[in-house]
Amino acid sequence: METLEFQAEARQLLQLMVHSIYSNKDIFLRELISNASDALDKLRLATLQDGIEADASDLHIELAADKEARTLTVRDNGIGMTRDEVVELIGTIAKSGTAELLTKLREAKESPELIGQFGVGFYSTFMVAEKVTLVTRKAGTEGHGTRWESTGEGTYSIDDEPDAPIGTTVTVHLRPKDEEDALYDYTDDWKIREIVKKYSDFIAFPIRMGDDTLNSMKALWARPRSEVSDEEYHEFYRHISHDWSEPLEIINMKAEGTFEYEALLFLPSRAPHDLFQRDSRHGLQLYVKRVFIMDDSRELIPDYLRFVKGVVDAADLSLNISREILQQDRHIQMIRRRLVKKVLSTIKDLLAGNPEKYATFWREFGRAVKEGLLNDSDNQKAILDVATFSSTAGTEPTTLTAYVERMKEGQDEIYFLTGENRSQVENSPHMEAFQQQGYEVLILTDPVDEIWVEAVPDYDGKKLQSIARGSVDLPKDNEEPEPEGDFAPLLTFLKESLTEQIKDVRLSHRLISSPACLVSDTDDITPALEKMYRAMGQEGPRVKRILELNPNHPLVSGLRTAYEARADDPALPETAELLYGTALLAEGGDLDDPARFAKLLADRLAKTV
Ligand SMILES: Nc1ncnc2c1ncn2[C@@H]1O[C@H](COP(=O)(O)OP(=O)(O)OP(=O)(O)O)[C@@H](O)[C@H]1O
Repeated sequence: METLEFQAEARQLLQLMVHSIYSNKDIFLRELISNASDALDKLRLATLQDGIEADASDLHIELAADKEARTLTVRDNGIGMTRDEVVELIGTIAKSGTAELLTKLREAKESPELIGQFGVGFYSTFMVAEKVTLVTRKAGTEGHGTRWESTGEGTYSIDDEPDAPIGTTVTVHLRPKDEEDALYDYTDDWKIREIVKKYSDFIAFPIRMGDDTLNSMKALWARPRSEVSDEEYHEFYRHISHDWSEPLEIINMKAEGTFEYEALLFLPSRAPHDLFQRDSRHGLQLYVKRVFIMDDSRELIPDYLRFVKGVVDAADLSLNISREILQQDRHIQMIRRRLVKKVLSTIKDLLAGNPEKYATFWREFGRAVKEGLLNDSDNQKAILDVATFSSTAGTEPTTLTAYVERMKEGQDEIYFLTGENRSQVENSPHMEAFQQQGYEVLILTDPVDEIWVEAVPDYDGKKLQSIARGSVDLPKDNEEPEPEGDFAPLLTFLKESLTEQIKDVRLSHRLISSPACLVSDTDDITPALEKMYRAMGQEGPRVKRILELNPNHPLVSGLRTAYEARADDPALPETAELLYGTALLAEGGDLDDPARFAKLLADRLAKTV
């Protein structure tokens, strides 16, 4: 026998379980049944696909309570685990982001939503157990099985078990019952039935106790929606998503005819912590005629809808279908197209009929959905239809349709400005003339916004136009632009003086109160995008922008006079630098050499006091 230590993170999680931070302890049984069900799915699949020799004729889960010994046993004749697997799967927590979540959990104390994100799974038994024994033997292997035992206090023992049958038996040595602490008598027949009925009724394998089968085994997606309670849907959602919170929306689909399938999809109400991590688990469960085929099937749903959970049960696929074949399968591609359309139309319905739910959805997942604008050109319009954006028109986000309706007479472009946050964008000098003349500007502050705006030319025939790019001609701008002539020498001087920083200098139509701003040339990439590329390791040439001047600002007109009077004054290039730096700061940009800027400014201020 060997005694081993739990990995540090596992130990912390166990601590939380032993000291029972969660009030609903009944769920430990659900977790054990869920694991058993997964193990049965895996065994069936192994015999189908890998030709593993094992008896899959009576796959089931058995519950047995012993009142004398105060134990509850959950046994499955599923795939089982090797000794190494036990050490790896039960002794550690492999999931990414766990450490971070644990910290949050400890800070938040009682927070079922956070625990739900974990999938605490097997460890939840320690909420009710003094000791847990797990005996397992892997299907298709020779030799003995493995016996694992722990009180959940830092270490576990592991040993060979010669007589273990194929599958896994978990024996929970129960703590004394303490109903005040919601610790019930889990050897009680009635209590066990209640928990199974409540949480595990849809499990596809029989859950037996003595001669009785406790669950109905009805595949939820195959039942008419009117016959399924919300509670049942929610349990099923928990089973497949490991998310504790209730789903935001449930989507049923059924296609009949040449290619039949049923789907049950869920829009979660909260983004998982790893929504933007590359290695996050996602995809739908694939069944073929009620037989579980695989988890996390990414072929069924595009990445930008990776938060969608659910099941697809296709009638006409081979049970042997592999991931490689899935990728090319025409039927799968067709299902995927339909699922995408259905999800987008569901979001559209929320937008129209349930603004509150929509707002939750968009807050949690909008950033992911917008990725679709880049790589799902077929649905670009549909995505734009359901997207909402912050805008200068008010505090509530707006759809593009509503924006277009509000467009002023003569306006034929949709104006937007990207940036890091609302106040930075709102206060950017680029906004001035638009604000003053009452043109609405969309405020785009998600990183993905910088990218998709490059890929989407227009909406409803209206061009999407960054107000920090190219030259602007505001429609009602009938004021004569300042005659460039008077400023020409100054513009030439500034262009030469700031040649390292900018590609051109011109007079501006967009400034009211600021002296200057920086704009990108029509076909150049924006600084934010340039920064992103660099962060991804793609070094490119520095893209210079255009400095636009407000001819009505005293600094600019004063500079003109000064330049006319004393073109050789060494203070002039410094003023030029300060002017450029100020424009950069005003839009929230980063100075190349902040120390130099600060010194120039301080010297200049010193002369004024
Ligand atoms: N009855 C079982 N038979 C075979 N393997 C099991 C069994 N129970 C657990 N395991 C293995 O141990 C792993 C860890 O189980 P645990 O319940 O802690 O997490 P999980 O099931 O992966 O995640 P979640 O709890 O979120 O479903 C499982 O993924 C599975 O590989």
